[in-house]
Amino acid sequence: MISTEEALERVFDLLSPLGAEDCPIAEAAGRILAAPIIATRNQPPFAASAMDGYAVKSAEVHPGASFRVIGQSAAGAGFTGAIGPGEALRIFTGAPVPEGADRIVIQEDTIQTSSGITLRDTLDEAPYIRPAGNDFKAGEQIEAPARLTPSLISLAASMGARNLQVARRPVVAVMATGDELVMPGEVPAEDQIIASNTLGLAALLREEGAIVRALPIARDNAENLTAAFHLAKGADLIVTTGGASVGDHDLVRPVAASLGMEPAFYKVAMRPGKPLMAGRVLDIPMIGLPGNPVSSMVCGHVFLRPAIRLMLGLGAAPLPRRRVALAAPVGANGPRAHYMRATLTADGVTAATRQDSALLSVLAGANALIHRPPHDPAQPAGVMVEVLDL
Ligand SMILES: Nc1nc2c(c(=O)[nH]1)N[C@H]1C(S)=C(S)[C@@H](COP(=O)(O)OP(=O)(O)OC[C@H]3O[C@@H](n4cnc5c(N)ncnc54)[C@H](O)[C@@H]3O)O[C@H]1N2
Ligand code: MOO
Repeated sequence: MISTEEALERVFDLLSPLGAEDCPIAEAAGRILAAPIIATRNQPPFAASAMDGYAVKSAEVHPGASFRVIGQSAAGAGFTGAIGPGEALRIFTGAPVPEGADRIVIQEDTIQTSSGITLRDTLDEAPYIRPAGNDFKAGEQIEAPARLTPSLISLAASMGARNLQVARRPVVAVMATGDELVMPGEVPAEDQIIASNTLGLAALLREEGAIVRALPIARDNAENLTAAFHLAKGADLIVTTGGASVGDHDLVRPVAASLGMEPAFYKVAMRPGKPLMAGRVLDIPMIGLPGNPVSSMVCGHVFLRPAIRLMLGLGAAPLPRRRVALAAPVGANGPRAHYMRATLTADGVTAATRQDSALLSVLAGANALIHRPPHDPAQPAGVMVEVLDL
């Protein structure tokens, strides 16, 4: 059995970045930026008022000073000309500051008179002018690759971007296997259960930016599994769940082998997820996840998320881990790395009492996985451990 780290490296070796495509900015949220965005203009493009008030010369500002108001500058309707001594310009937030002015007095600090304004006794000190290019200057860049968050979309729009180069989204064919499975919505017979793995994995894959092609449930016979594999043609990645272990009905490996699978590995020293496999089938990278529902989701986090990120051009890296103190002790670990379902609070991280890989209710209540190295001895509360956020 190989280590989780080695298995992830071998998964990375099966994959490559998929390249870029054009995308209108209005549809680019959540996509991965594939080429830098270069600002076509300064923002703001002119010195702009930060408040509603009056533009004046700062040297003339003192309590009780009076100014003639010679016009106004509004956002989208600036003032052409300059202000002279003793003059003020009515100005609004976002409007260009006229030549000759270097301070905005907010309107709350003024009294209107018949010919203009008089300043009150207490004056706000700030100049309230945003210099041209204060936010960014023409030529400044948003670097690629980057996931286009709402804030980055806003910044890109402000920089003048209209069409963006984004990474092509990987198409992932997801296949559940097993005679016991029915689709959600179908009525299971007494010896059947509802297929949950594919929906959970689809949600995880879509969250990372993949396009999911859900294949029909493949039954535990070679004909049916073979047909399901052929339905995956054209996909960038095949993900199977179940049928990975050593039972008489675990046929994913033999069927993949009959289709000429080039194996990358089978079995990983991890818990849950031991019967994990990967390779290339029908010339498509394939990851075969174990059927136990928690095993398939944990492998989804540990292997599929980084795999999708690599294909999106985000590089080959395991999920980020951080060090957090144990809020309660944990027992000694066995020979496989253990990804323990856990709850992270301000007090630290607590492993769930039940770690059976069939317990979706425990996984759903967890917000983190504690990563225990193989043979890690029992640890008391307070010891720092590695945690993956879910
Ligand atoms: N003799 C041994 N038995 C098992 C071993 C072993 O090393 N020797 N490994 C165990 C481990 S660890 C795991 S994990 C499981 C994985 O088995 P499979 O990948 O072959 O999965 P199945 O047998 O098909 O299913 C296991 C379990 O999960 C349920 N399942 C399957 N698919 C779905 C789905 N899409 N949605 C919801 N639930 C699903 C299935 O009904 C079974 O209950 O093998 C152990 N056995
Ligand atoms: O190691 Mo298997 O993946 O749950 O329970």
